[in-house]
Amino acid sequence: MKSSHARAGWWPGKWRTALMRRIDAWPFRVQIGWLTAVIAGVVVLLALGLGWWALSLGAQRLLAAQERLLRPIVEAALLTPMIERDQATVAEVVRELVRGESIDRVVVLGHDGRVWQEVAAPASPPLPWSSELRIPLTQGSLYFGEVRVRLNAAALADAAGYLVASALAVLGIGVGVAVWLLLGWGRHVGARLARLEQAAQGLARGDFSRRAGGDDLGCDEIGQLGRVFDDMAARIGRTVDQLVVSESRVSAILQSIGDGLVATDAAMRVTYLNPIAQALTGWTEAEALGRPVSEIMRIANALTGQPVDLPIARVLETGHIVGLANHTELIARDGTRRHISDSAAPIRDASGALVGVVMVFHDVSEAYRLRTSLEDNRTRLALALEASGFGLWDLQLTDDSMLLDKRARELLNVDASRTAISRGEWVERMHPEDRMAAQRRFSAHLAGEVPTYEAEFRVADGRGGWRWLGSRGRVTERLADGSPRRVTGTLADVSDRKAAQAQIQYLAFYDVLTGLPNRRLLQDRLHQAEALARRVGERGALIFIDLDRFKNVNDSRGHAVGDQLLQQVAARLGSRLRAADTLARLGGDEFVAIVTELPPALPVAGKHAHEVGESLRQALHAPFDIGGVSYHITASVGIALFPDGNRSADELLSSADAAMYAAKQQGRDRVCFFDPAMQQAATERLQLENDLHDALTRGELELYLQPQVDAQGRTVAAEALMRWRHPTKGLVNPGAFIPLAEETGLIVAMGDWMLQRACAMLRRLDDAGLPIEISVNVSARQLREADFVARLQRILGEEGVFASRLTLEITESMLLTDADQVVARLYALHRTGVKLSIDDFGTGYSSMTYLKQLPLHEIKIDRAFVDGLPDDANDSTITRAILGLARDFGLQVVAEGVETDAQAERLRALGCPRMQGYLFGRPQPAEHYLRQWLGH
Ligand SMILES: Nc1nc2c(ncn2[C@@H]2O[C@H](COP(=O)(O)O[C@H]3[C@@H](O)[C@H](n4cnc5c(=O)[nH]c(N)nc54)O[C@@H]3COP(=O)(O)O)[C@@H](O)[C@H]2O)c(=O)[nH]1
Repeated sequence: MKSSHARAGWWPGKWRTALMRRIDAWPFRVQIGWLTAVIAGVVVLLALGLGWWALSLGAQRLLAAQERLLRPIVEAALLTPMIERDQATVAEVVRELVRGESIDRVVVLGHDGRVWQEVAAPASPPLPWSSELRIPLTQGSLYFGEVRVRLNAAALADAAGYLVASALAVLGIGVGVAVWLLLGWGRHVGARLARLEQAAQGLARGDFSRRAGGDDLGCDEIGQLGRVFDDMAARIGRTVDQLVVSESRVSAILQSIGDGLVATDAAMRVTYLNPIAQALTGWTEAEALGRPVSEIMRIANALTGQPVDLPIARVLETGHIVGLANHTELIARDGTRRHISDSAAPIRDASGALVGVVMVFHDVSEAYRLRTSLEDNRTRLALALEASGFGLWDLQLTDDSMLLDKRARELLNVDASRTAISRGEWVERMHPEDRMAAQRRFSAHLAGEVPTYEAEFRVADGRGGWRWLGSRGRVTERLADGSPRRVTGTLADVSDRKAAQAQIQYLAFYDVLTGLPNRRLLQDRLHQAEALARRVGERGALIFIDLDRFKNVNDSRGHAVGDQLLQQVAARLGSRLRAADTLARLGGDEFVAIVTELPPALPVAGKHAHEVGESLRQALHAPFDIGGVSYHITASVGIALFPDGNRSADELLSSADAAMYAAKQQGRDRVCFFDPAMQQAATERLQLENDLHDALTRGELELYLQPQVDAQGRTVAAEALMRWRHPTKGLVNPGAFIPLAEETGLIVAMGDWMLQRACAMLRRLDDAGLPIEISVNVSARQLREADFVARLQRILGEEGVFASRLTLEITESMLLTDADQVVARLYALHRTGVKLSIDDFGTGYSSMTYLKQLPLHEIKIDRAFVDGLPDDANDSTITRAILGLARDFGLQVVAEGVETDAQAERLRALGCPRMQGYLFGRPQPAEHYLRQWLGH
């Protein structure tokens, strides 16, 4: 401002003095008046000065002209008198000279310097312009004296006087007119300037409607200034209006924005605090205004809790925008801490000078919490990723570069110093056999056909082998047109899983014991072989091999021996087949061979198939050596040829099975071909199995009893026997379904049913006062049930029956498998109070041993020994021996299968205390005997 004022003043720079400044302060009219007076004075003085100078110059020239004129005259007039020393003439001449107006005085000096004559003009006033003319009077070299004449310019002075007087008169009139004009102009200018000033003052006071009235101020500079001023005022008015609108808008924004806003001046004192800032700091704007901002905005590092400086000081220092550091907390007036984020920016005036700082911030506590939690999660994820052994890859499709993390580099066997490989190298590293599939899956994902890229492939493990890697990925970035730009994914070593899968697959399709294909694989191969034979017009044979009495080996020698036998059998059978044929183990002692490429003619194909079947059968004839013990085994072989009409693979298998069954029925160790009758029988067996599943739930099982009598023929006990009243077949004997029930496990539920019904019958007998005991057959499968004893006790308890009234019949063969477990279970049963009976005694292997070891109550002499009585001496001897043995061990004895009086008589004679057989009563429905015993 100072400089602009200086430029506008009259007295620039150093010449400006206090007086000048004072003059500057005078009103324009006064300045004009003074200016006019000074100019007029200067003009008059200059005019006078010039006139005086002109007169002086004229006077000098006049005097010089007089001297030139006078000198010869004086010489001529006075030289002679002087030579003649004629003083009178000299005096006369001198007087004549003085008589002239322009000579004030004449002095004549003799040659000795004495004054001869001196005459002065009377009372002549000294004039400003005069000169003394000295004229020597000489003739040749002779000096006669000197004349001194004092000249003046009186004539000129008079003329000059008139001239000055008239000039002054003209000048005075001119100056007066000029002063009058100047003052008038000054008033005119002053009035217009006053209007300008008033308008400017109005403007300064904020009256933006004030105008100088430029059009009325004329066309000169003041008029132009007025118009410029009016334009400017109008523009300022508009600008101010806009500013007001803008300010109110800004104010509204600042009041309503979600961010806190603090403004300070250059001294870092608060000049503004918006409502959010008030809420966040706890200060009202009125309280905060003028205070140091550091008092209002206290911030600290969230991690250390230590106070930190506001960025405002740095903004003032640098003039740049400064962001808040991360982890910044705002400490409100009441001590509440909130995470804030944002920045401080400089405020500048129109000239660009820094006049303050505005700091905008917002509460990011929630975002901070989320970010912290996100970082935690990311850390956890990284840890989990590390723990999981997953590697990460990130593929930029724009340049096909693939970033790899440390684990991914390890898995791909990439040098640790490299962080990225190309996509081509990634593919190159895959096993050649896996590349195409992996690439296809990748392309499918990029094309959007599958949501995720998933592939498994092998890569070199760096030790000469291959490791299986599983990779999953997904497009994580797309270009504007939606095409994939980036794919991110994981890598994992799935070698173990692959090995496990291979193992599972092996287990799924191969028999673990023999290494042969299992039923599933057999079916698949059979399906293929059948289809192929059909296509090429050949025949094939399905050969079913079932070992005869293998169960006996298993039961008598244990599973370990049985397993070894099966392995050797598998090896022998395999050795008799071609590589193109398949040998499978269905389970247990069942093997199946698929023989292919047989001639199309049925008889010829049959002959070939029979030869193979025979070869297989005979392969087993040589004894097997297991642990130094020789074992002999035979096999029943069934053959079905294919293709056979539309018979499926399953049907072919059941055909071969039926043929094998026929071989069994024909005496075992033989080869049989399938025929439809066999198939019928096999189908029926299958149907029976299905029906048996429903027998219990449909209430088709029935309790039959067969009495046991003492030596006097009195019924003392009865054997409970199961019957199945089949809906279409009628009554089915146990021999037809018990083995099936044992195979399928249904015997467990059926056995429980039998025990429950037998106990219920005992209850009724008790209620009727009939002391008849009941024995129930228990199968090996039932006995192996871990909770069998508990279940039996529960049934006894539910029916309220004394355990001692119940006898459980077990077979010798049960004792040969899992003997320890069975013995323990029998003791547990014994402890419940039930009695234990050995069925079919004498047909087993180690009768003597268990008679000593087991808590037995009774033995039943097998029907096979009773059959031959009374004539067969061996049977008599055996029966007598068994009876003697039982007596020695204190065991009850029941002879079963007694059909004739002779048998009964003989048994009585041998001392058999109890008998059972058709002679005393066939198995009948329990109700039949109950009625009989009750005498109804
Ligand atoms: N686990 C279970 N097994 C049971 C159950 N019910 C029966 N069975 C088993 O079935 C086998 C056959 O029983 P069944 O056809 O009832 O034959 C019994 C009698 O009918 C038959 N018998 C009896 N007396 C004579 C006779 O004078 N001559 C002759 N030919 N047969 C006769 O013997 C069978 C009873 O024998 P046993 O059990 O050895 O005392 C049967 O052997 C049981 O194994 C059951 O509920 N559970």
